Amino acid sequence: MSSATVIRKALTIAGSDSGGGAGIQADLKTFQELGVYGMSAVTAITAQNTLGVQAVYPMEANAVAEQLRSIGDDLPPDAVKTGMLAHASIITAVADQIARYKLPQLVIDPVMIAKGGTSLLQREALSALIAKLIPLSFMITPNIPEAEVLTDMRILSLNDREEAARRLHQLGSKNVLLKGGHDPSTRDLVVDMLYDGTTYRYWEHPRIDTRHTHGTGCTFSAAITAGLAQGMNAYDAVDLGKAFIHAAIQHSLQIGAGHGPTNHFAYRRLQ
Ligand SMILES: Nc1ncnc2c1ncn2[C@@H]1O[C@H](COP(=O)(O)OP(=O)(O)O)[C@@H](O)[C@H]1O
Ligand SMILES: Cc1ncc(COP(=O)(O)OP(=O)(O)O)c(N)n1
Repeated sequence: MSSATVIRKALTIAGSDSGGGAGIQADLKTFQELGVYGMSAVTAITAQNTLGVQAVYPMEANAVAEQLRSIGDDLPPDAVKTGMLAHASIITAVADQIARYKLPQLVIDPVMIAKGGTSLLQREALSALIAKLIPLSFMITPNIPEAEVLTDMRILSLNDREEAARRLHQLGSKNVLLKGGHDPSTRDLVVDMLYDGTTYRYWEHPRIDTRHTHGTGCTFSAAITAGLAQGMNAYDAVDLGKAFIHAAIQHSLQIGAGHGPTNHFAYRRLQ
């Protein structure tokens, strides 16, 4: 690598998954695979494996703020993503530091519940997410259940999705990426939608028949963040994210006795 090579840096603000399939572990693996230098601020420690979440230990808000100050003072990122934020106090600390350091290209993956049903965000924290963090974001990437909670509406059709995307855009996120993994109405397809306040764009892929989908949301939003760190626009970053997550699900790893993780090596090996 020549001394003139520009190193792009991405930051994940998220929880630790001891099993390595989701959370900061998934994010850092994805950044690395996409050629971006990865950094992290840990919001919670989870004891977790492919069978579920066994325990959750949120960090103190000040510990999260200190990690962000260390990064902001010395290693300004080119893009930032949030995952599990656990508590309102952590959300407030994250929003304060993002504003203080003017951290760019914020992608919010509004993680609420793990696949096994464990809550990763206190219900009382929703208002802080909506009032303090979403207005700072470049993109928000909810799945359908998360979008329903944030917009207080049921999403049963593609028309509902467009209405939900408009409501999420009104909350202050410049781009809304509504993921379709949980939508039974599209049957053999997964349909994701990006809304930028003007245009709706869709990605349709065959639904892969697998139960090894642990960490899909984290991995997808991390790949989008890596694309933004490299200077891509929203559409191109989502396009990269779709290629990365599709390969990762198609070649998902059958490790552990439950829902195995996606394959973070797959995209680069297929290039
Ligand atoms: N079975 C599947 N086959 C192909 N793509 C999928 C499948 N499940 C999820 N995806 C894709 O993975 C990404 C994450 O989707 P989703 O499951 O909706 O989010 P989350 O993991 O946050 O619940 C989306 O791009 C979605 O289209
Ligand atoms: C520490 C941690 N953060 C986020 C999640 C949720 O990740 P997600 O990508 O939505 O995957 P599943 O939980 O749905 O498998 C998590 N489990 N742990």
